[in-house]
Amino acid sequence: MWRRSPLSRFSSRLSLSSSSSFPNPILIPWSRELCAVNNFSQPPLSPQSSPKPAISGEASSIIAAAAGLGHHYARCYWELSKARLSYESNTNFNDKKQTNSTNFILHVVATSGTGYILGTGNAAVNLSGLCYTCAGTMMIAASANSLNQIFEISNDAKMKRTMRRPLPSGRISVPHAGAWAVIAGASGACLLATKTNMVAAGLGAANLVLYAFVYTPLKQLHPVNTWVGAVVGAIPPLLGWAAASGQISLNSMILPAALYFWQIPHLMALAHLCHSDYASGGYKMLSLFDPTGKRTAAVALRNCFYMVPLGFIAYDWGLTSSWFCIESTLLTMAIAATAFSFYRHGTMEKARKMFHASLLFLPVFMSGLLIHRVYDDNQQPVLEVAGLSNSASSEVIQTQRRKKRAAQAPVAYASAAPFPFLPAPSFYSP
Ligand SMILES: CC(C)=CCC/C(C)=C/CC/C(C)=C/COP(=O)(O)OP(=O)(O)O
Repeated sequence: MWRRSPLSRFSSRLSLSSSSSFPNPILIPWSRELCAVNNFSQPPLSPQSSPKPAISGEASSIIAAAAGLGHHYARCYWELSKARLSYESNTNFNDKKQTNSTNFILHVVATSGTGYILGTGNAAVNLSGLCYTCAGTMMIAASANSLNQIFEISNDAKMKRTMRRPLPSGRISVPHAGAWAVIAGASGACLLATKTNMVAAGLGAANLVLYAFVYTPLKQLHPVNTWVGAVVGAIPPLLGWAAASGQISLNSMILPAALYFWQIPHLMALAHLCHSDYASGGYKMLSLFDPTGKRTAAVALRNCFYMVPLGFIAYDWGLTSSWFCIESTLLTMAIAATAFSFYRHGTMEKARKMFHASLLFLPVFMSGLLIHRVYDDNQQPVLEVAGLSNSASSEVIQTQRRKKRAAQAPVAYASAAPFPFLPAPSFYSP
């Protein structure tokens, strides 16, 4: 078996098809990469197909081969971008393997889009701005993920979860993957710089560097990598906010903070479920130094609790209505319960439950933020006349809330004390 590029195979197929109507695919030198192309373009080569005039047979071969090539590389780019993040682990039942996956890049884009909408403040969401932000984030994240896979070929080849990725399986060459990463990253950064602003583009570029050049090597050096990875995952909503408002304010930190804390139980569960795989890959995850899972679960549980105040902060800082406090508190208590159960029992089953809870947590949390975000149509003209920016609007709401609360009798706080997420009752009429 020797390796040739799909393009050379493409040309060899052309020469074969011009000499014979039914080239025998076995004569073509295959590599794994080429097999993928051939599988896709097999039908036109089948000896069962009816004989056609030479010229049309040639044309259909060219089209089929080009389509096969396009499909093959589109799939490689898709996988290099980590469009799907999957883990495989033993279930407790009959030692069967179970594969779970999540649409990773869509998750990154969703967090950035949510950040954009929140950063829009009181103004109507600029749909083209939102699309540019999502597209730019997606391209930079695709580039970061491709670079991560280029740097981890030998590690990925040793792990069941990752050995079928395009680089370790030999479906794409390193220079080709590198070119894809450079083009995707540069296009994404240019898109953000030209269509949104330099703050967003700078955050995207800095995050790419943090992920590919700091987090990726750190995975093989020290368990602290998980915390650095959590920072990487927290940046996209900040990028989205900056793309919408042109700045980073304290308010813009709420969703990134949630993402940071959320990633710890998410990544801890993944590291525990795949600990033997991570060990074979040569990665230094906390779970490898914690066979009982107690420390891993404790870290996850602690970070779930850190998320509890976020709903109240979002309300207090004028980002959402008080409903979000209730939802966010219930949600964080639910994920904390799965972390506590993992802490108590330390089983794979409980770790998997925590992982699934973490998958559910984020979309529900972000939907809650969007549904209950404070959006006051009447306030907009006032803000515009006053020359205030969109992100300044939530600061105005926050100041108004503080003034209102300061005018309330102390008893109002006492009555609300057991339920800090509920707004304090008012004892005066304006
Ligand atoms: C805008 C921009 C640059 C966004 C980047 C978003 C991004 C790539 C977040 C990654 C978060 C993270 C630590 C994932 C795990 O990677 P891993 O390397 O541990 O996963 P693996 O084991 O599956 O390779």
